[in-house]
Amino acid sequence: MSLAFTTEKQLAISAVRRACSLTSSVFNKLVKNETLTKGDKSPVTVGDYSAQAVISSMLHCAFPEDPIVGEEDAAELRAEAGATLRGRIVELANEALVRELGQGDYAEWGIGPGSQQTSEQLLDAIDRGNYEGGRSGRMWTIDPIDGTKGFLRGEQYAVCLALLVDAEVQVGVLGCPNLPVDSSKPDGEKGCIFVAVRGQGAQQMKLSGADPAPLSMPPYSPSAFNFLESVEAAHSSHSTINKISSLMGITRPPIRMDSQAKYACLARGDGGAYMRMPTGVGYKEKIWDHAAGSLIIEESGGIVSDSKGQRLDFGLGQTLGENYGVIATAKDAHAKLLQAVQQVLRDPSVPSKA
Ligand SMILES: Nc1ncnc2c1ncn2[C@@H]1O[C@H](COP(=O)(O)OS(=O)(=O)O)[C@@H](OP(=O)(O)O)[C@H]1O
Ligand SMILES: [Mg+2]
Ligand SMILES: [Mg+2]
Ligand SMILES: [Mg+2]
Repeated sequence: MSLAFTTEKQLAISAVRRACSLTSSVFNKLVKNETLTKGDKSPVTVGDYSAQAVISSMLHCAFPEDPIVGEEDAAELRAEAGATLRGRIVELANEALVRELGQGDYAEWGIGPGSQQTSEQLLDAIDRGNYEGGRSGRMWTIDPIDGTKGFLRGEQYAVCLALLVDAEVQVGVLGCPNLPVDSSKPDGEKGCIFVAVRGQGAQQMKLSGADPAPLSMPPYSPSAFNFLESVEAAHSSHSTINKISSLMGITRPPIRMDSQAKYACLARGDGGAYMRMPTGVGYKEKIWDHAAGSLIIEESGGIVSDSKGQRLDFGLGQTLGENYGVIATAKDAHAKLLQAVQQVLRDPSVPSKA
């Protein structure tokens, strides 16, 4: 039986939308115009902290008992040296919180005119993301800016929020402010939100919430098949993925894109598979980098697994533990892809673990 999660879904969309307006304004004010002076903290840090503050304070108003596993914590901001950074974050977070209520927004979530928070309240909101995670109960996970490198380049990044219940992702929302609404019009309107609720399907809508449309992955088509992979070779082995591609006889080049926007693109049929292969440097994947995206894939008719074919385990804490490598693709392509992945990983020179 699937639960409705109506309020959770609406709140998650509303929080991600406010965080997206914040990160876009950080980019426009601080990155594009290079107004940050030398010695300032990087704009991505300002964006990360303030976006987590906004999402976390909205979650707290609506569901005060729910713990949060967030990527960021406020320790550095509380220190004396963090004063300038703190000031910027408080200003940006409050700007996003006090914006007029739109469709699907509720003042009870601590938003709209008059919802300013003090510096202390916002630091506490960031630190409420300190929950260590685990197997049982409800918890939210936030990646306020996923694909930090992409954000700085003005390319793809995602604001990511998911609700887990007993280690299963139940609600997932990705905000992708730089992603074209229609992939066949790369220079057209940009800014999308992707939403999934387990058992209820997945949808894409514009950042404004307009034009919601169901997502459904197209079936496997060998001639159209290609991979979506990280831009950063340090995050996922390009050479391993290249070997898998050759073995499968894939002729189309991979699409390199930062962040969980890759999952969103796959869900709407832009690309054949999400691929992430270990680089052998001892890194364990974080739950906030995969929770929302994996549900969006599953609810669009796809399968997500690690490189051994196991489901991703969100119940082990902040990391995915022994899930090394991630592959996501349409149901009818998964077995074929997994076979190729395992064949390549049998080569002792290819890293199969972090
Ligand atoms: N060594 C290593 N291996 C695997 N993954 C790592 C590694 N280091 C970082 N990260 C995480 O990668 C997140 C960025 O997502 P992607 O790798 O998909 O995109 S990209 O490489 O930035 O293009 C990135 O998320 P953000 O920090 O939110 O940007 C990291 O959590
Ligand atoms: Mg991330
Ligand atoms: Mg991040
Ligand atoms: Mg990071």
